[in-house]
Amino acid sequence: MPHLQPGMTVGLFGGSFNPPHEGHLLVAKLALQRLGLDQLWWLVTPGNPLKSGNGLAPLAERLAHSDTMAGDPRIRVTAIEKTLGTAYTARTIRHIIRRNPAVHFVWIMGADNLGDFHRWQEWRRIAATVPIAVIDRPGATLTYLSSKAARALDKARVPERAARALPRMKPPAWTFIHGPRSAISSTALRQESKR
Ligand SMILES: Nc1ncnc2c1ncn2[C@@H]1O[C@H](COP(=O)(O)OP(=O)(O)OP(=O)(O)O)[C@@H](O)[C@H]1O
Ligand SMILES: O=C(O)c1ccc[n+]([C@@H]2O[C@H](COP(=O)([O-])O)[C@@H](O)[C@H]2O)c1
Repeated sequence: MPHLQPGMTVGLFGGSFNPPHEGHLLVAKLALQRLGLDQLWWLVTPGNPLKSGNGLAPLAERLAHSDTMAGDPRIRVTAIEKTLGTAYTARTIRHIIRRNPAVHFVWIMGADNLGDFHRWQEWRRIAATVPIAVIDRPGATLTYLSSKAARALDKARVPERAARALPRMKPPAWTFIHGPRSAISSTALRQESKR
């Protein structure tokens, strides 16, 4: 686990990164800037519990590619979930917070993930444990209005202009961040590499 000082603000950006791409980097940089983060941890999952493992590249390969892609000292590429032996975000977050009680963490995800957030294990507990920043993604812009989780957490939504304060807010608290967008996806890259 990367070393932290009390009072720091850290974004937790989980993903399959199969493979990592410019869209991930755009999200990471936007989160660092708009949330005023000291660090952003790129949590490379051993395997998304809701996705089939078919076509999932080995963790070591996804880690190495993510490291090459990140190229910013504030972005730390980690295999924390492999070390913890879990692929469930709720458990990951609980463990990280327990180890670093004086650090302000915020969960980062693309807008498409908000669409099925209500299917994640203990999703309400995640939202009650850590502030969440949802980053816009082409094709998913309206997700935040229509998804089950967004509706359930409607009262906890804070305006985008308050994004900088989000990491220090008491959860549940979440915001939707607009910015430069990229339509790239790992699925498209995998399909391209097969051609
Ligand atoms: N182009 C993008 N714009 C905004 N968010 C993105 C983008 N690509 C990925 N993300 C977000 O990054 C995180 C990790 O995504 P993931 O590694 O699954 O990439 P993906 O391109 O969605 O992959 P796949 O096509 O295999 O589903 C998720 O929170 C996802 O919403
Ligand atoms: O905890 C869960 O139930 C859960 C269900 C689906 C996805 N997630 C997490 O969501 C993050 C994004 O996953 P992905 O595959 O869309 O990149 C990644 O950290 C996954 O572990 C977590």
